[in-house]
Amino acid sequence: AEREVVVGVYQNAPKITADADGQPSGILGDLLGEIARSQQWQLKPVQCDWAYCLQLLQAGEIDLLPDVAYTEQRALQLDFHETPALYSWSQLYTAPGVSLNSIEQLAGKTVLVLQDSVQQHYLQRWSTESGIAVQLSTVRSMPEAFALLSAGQAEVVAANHYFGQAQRNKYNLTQSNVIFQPSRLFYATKKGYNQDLLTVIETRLAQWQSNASSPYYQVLQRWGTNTPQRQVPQYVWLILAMLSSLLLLALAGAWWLKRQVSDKTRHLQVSEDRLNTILNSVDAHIYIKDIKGRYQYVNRKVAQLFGCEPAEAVGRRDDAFFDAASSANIQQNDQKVLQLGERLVEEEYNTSLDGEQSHTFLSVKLPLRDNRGHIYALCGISTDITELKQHQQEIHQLAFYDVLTGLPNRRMVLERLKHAVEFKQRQTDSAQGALLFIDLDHFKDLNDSLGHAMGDQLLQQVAQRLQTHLRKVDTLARLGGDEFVVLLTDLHPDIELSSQKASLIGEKIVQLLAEPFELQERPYTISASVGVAMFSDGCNSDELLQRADLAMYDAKDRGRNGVRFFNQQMQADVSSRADIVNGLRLALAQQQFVLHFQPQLQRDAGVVGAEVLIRWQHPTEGMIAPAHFIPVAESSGQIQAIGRWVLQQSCHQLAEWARWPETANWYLAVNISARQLHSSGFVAEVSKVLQDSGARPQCLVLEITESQLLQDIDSVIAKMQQLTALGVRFSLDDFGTGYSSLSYLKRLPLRQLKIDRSFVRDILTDPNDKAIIKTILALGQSLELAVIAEGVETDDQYQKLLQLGCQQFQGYYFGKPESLDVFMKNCK
Ligand SMILES: Nc1nc2c(ncn2[C@@H]2O[C@H](COP(=O)(O)O[C@H]3[C@@H](O)[C@H](n4cnc5c(=O)[nH]c(N)nc54)O[C@@H]3COP(=O)(O)O)[C@@H](O)[C@H]2O)c(=O)[nH]1
Repeated sequence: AEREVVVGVYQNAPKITADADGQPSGILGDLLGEIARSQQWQLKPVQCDWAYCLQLLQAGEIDLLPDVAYTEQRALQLDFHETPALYSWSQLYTAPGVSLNSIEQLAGKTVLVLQDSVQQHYLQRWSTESGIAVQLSTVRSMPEAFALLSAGQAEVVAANHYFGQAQRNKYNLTQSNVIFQPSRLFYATKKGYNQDLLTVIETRLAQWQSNASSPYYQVLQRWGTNTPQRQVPQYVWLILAMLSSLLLLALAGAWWLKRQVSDKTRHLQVSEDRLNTILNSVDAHIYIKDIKGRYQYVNRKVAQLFGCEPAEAVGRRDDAFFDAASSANIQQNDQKVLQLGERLVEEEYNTSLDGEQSHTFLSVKLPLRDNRGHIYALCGISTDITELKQHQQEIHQLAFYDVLTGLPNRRMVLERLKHAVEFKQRQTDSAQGALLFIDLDHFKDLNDSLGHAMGDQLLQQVAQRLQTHLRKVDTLARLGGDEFVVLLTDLHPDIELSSQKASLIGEKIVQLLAEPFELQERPYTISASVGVAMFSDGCNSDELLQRADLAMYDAKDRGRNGVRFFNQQMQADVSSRADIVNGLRLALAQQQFVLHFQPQLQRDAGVVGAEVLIRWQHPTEGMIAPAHFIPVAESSGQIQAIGRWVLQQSCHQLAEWARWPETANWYLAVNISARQLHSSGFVAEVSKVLQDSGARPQCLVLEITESQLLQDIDSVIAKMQQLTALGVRFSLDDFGTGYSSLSYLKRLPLRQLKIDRSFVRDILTDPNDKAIIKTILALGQSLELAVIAEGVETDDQYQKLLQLGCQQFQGYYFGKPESLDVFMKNCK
């Protein structure tokens, strides 16, 4: 496409003028025309006088202005090429009758100068420095100046000698001997603009001036000037002649300098080779690009990347090597460096032209400036950080994602939760958030039965199913094991509405996970418990997670396969539980436990034994009933040590009673917890306690509950059989309240069934309870088991039980659990 070049044209023949069509003419105009033809530029002339032309150039309204003498002051605002287009000087011309032999004779004279011209600036400075007052009168064009001079309006004109020569003849003026300010004339552009024009002009001038038959000399000839130095006045030649005598000296100096230059050149070559060796052996991509983005230098590493020789890359742009998006991005970065003139450090992701290779580079780019401070190129050093990025990505993946499911892991979701909670605390009216804690029910059973590989498969399927049904904005994460969480952050700001939504999502999750999965090509059904905690004031992310966890446990406690919201009671329960766990640690060591004894009676025989019931004599809370701490001791595992202590104390008491005839046959019923019963060392422990205490095994009754028999029944039966073989007896507590299965009842080596006190309580009023008691009594008879009724509080209850055939009793009616002393006293 043609390049349109807006050129300022003013009247200053023979250097610059406009032809009949308004096109630039004169030496510099024609020369520009020649260059424009060779470059396919379309010149668009703007007619202006010199001062206005200069203003238009500085304002950027014209691209190029010919015939501009280089001064340092102008170089602040304009750009010039290097090779002068013409050499010139200034001269003073006088009106007829005015004689001027030296510059000092300007004192008191009116001198016409072109506004903003080099002559004006020179004479102003000279006047100031010499202290000789000169009246400078500015004009906007040189023809105007000469017209005024010839009209007698001024005495002297200061003009460029090219123009002055022509005007002198026209107006019959005198050319003075005063010449000053040799100058070099250029085409100029606004600073920082149209550098491409200057580059072309420079190239052409340099080429043409070294060739005598070039358009340059043809133009000079056309305008009556063979060389830029022609038409020098006679005395200049004289001066030159004088100077020529110095030429010999200069030649000698030049010869010496040439030797210096050739030495330096040799050294430079050595340095350049050394530099190239270094640049080609470093592991970085090093390159220089000109302001048009063309590579001027590439080291071997860049050439390898481009798949060519270094020299082949020179002159080509990035779009020759990279795809469109990459080269556009590179160009954008390059432009920042070239326009702002600042160092830039950026990561660049570049894809090769064929799209097959992509690399990430850390690129450092800096502008290169010439000695006048103009940016002419940029230098880039790019390090390939592709592998580093991949490693970073892998590390990030490992650090923030779960390997099995690919979901965000605990760390990531906790970070997101933290940000979400903090954001909500800052923006209280923003969207509400909720955390859903999901735990698969009985997942351990799957692992135990089908193995861990199947367990992993199920977890992957769970993750996938939840992921597909949740919205993109929700974060699903795996905390570990079979625990997942869902973070909801864009719920309705209204707490009621957002809670409803969270509840719906929780229910949906429960339903989704209740649908069968496929494991080993068979359907596998599982359920999940979900706990929900809503974002609330002052609750941080850790607390929120804890709340959702508690709510999930509550869902489990309430039968699993459901959703529960956190409430404050859950928190209170947890705190109190923590207090109990801590207190129990000390209680044993500090002997804070005491045993109470509640009598058990045989019809017609009176007291035949007692149930041993533990109490916690707390130093500050007073006497604490077992219902408060036994369940906690069970879940924390502390029950094993406590149970052992109760067993030891009970056996010592039995051994003590054995010494006296009236108590020698009394037995003690000791409550055994599930953990104790299921522990592998239980049989050995009981045997050892019996042995150590010397108690008779026949006087020890171990009370177990139906619920303890649900799990691992065969192993429990084996233990009971071993202890029965020693003489120990077993009583089945709370009978009738659990899932009594007659089939296993037959297999258990039991001696006694204990009717739960809930049936005894309403025996007089509820016919169902009475029927149940009758059934239990009949069952005991047929299985040859003793039956004891507990919770007997009144004589009426006692009479009723007697009437139904019950033989053994326990309850407040006969005596409450009391300390040993009180118990013994009551029994007398
Ligand atoms: N593993 C262990 N568990 C123990 C031990 N000591 C007690 N416990 C368990 O605590 C439960 C509660 O015991 P406690 O508060 O002592 O209550 C017992 C009696 O006080 C109460 N009882 C007895 N007669 C009556 C009555 O007429 N009315 C009435 N309202 N309550 C009465 O029943 C509890 C005894 O029940 P049980 O054990 O089922 O016979 C207790 O149930 C034990 O499980 C221990 O050392 N280890």
